[in-house]
Amino acid sequence: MSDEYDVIVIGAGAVGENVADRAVQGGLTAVLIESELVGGECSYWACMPSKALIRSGSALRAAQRLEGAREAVTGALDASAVLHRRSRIVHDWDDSSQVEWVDGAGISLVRGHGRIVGERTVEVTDSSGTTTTLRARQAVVVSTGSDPLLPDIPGLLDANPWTARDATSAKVVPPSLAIIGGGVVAVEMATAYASFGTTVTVFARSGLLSHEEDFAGEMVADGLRELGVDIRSTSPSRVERTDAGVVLHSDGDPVTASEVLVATGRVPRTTDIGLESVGLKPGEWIEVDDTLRVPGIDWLYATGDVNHRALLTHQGKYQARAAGDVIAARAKGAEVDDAPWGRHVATADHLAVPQVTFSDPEVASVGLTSTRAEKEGLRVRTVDYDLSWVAGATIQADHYRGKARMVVDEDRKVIVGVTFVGQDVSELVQAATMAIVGEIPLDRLWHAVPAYPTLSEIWLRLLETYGRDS
Ligand SMILES: Cc1cc2nc3c(=O)[nH]c(=O)nc-3n(C[C@H](O)[C@H](O)[C@H](O)COP(=O)(O)OP(=O)(O)OC[C@H]3O[C@@H](n4cnc5c(N)ncnc54)[C@H](O)[C@@H]3O)c2cc1C
Ligand SMILES: NC(=O)c1ccc[n+]([C@@H]2O[C@H](COP(=O)([O-])OP(=O)(O)OC[C@H]3O[C@@H](n4cnc5c(N)ncnc54)[C@H](O)[C@@H]3O)[C@@H](O)[C@H]2O)c1
Repeated sequence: MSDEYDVIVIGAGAVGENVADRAVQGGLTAVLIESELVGGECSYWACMPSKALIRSGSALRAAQRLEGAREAVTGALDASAVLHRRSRIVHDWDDSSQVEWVDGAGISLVRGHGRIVGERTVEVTDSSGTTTTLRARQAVVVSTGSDPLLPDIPGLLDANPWTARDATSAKVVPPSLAIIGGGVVAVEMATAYASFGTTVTVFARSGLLSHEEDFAGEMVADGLRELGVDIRSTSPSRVERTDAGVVLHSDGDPVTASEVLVATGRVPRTTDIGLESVGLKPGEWIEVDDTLRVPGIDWLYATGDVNHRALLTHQGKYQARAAGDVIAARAKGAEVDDAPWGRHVATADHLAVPQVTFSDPEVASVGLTSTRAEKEGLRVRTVDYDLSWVAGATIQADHYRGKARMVVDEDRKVIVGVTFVGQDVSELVQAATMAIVGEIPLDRLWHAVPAYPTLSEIWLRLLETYGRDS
């Protein structure tokens, strides 16, 4: 194997794979360096297994919400069958199918830990300790992802806490689970484990889903309480593992649980990748421009979680497409299209990041919340509508509960943010993303007629509530 490539990508998660693929499609050679499983966190310990753990419970509850179907589903969820389905979906943590894809895409793969040792140079150390030095003619791309943040709570580390990896790869369901955190991981894992019959307590000192519109966290909290989850607006001050389980002390009664899951955010995987050799600080997120290039180092790029622009697989893959393409364009001396919304920039990271939280109810949002839009100085009008009033919702579930909010930039008469909360709203968000990215004028949106009776009729109701010039 040659030790010189056009592009070296450190980290073969979903994002790194896409950078390498675009570079190869642009006529360059590329090598991926991977220390664990090709496919990364999302495939094996994050998006895919977490959604598999949640989905069976959501499907069961959806059936229970329909007269007629409810009578047919009288049993409880079979947790071990759900775990089995999860393991099948993650290919039993075997990455051979992804390696096959890498081969087929014409990308080289080197297994081991990659570390930058100088300009365009990366050293790879494999599991036997053997070191190989690789050189990049064009670019080195860091796509090493993120690790869970472990807060400095006395006793926590000694209590052997679960991280998201343990929660998504568990082989047995614990009788009780305490969760520290109120973000997406906490909410989704509380939903999954409560569906299995686990007694779940969530310590969410700033409420749930605080990055979303306020009503989202409130409705999700109601949904979790209906599943039996105890939600506490505090953080544990001390944790200890005893014979009875893990005991979490806070300003309320102590909570004893079989396991404690830490879901308090992420830190960059940059402590041991040689950042100091190029004047960057190890352990920090890597700052990049909109072409995903590190300012001041013309051969170094960072994509995905590690640049902290949006910690989501789809957004990281979007960055990867721009980065792979711009590296190829710069290599050929071709024109770089780096104006906002150009081919070689990740403009949407600032304005239109969609996210779905697979709780019950689901939360699907994109763009700015009303608070964020106001903070950014936009003159906005907020339009709310009760999703249960839409005919499609009446069909979807008996006693449907949901809410939608549209945030309109009054100066441009375009939508800058949308949030949907309710059962099965996840698929609604792409239309909202298109409206924001396309800057579709509200006047034109009136001509995008939603089919009747679907949940999408919410679009018409939001427009009617906003009003139309007569
Ligand atoms: C529980 C959970 C659920 C999630 N669910 C969703 C979801 O539903 N939808 C969504 O969009 N996002 C979700 N996310 C976020 C998503 O997982 C991340 O945004 C995504 O995995 C980031 O991709 P990445 O390629 O940047 O990093 P990673 O997937 O972490 O990949 C980085 C790769 O680099 C490798 N690596 C690291 N350092 C080195 C090194 N020095 N040398 C060689 N290899 C190295 C790692 O082994 C890894 O394979 C979830 C996250 C969690 C924790
Ligand atoms: N469906 C999805 O798209 C999905 C699913 C899971 C994760 N993710 C991504 O993964 C990333 C990580 O998720 P996350 O939930 O770990 O982080 P997060 O940053 O979304 O949430 C962390 C939460 O923990 C709380 N917290 C922090 N310290 C605490 C403490 N000591 N006590 C109590 N609460 C504390 C914070 O207030 C915050 O609510 C997110 O950026 C998310 O976008 C996405």
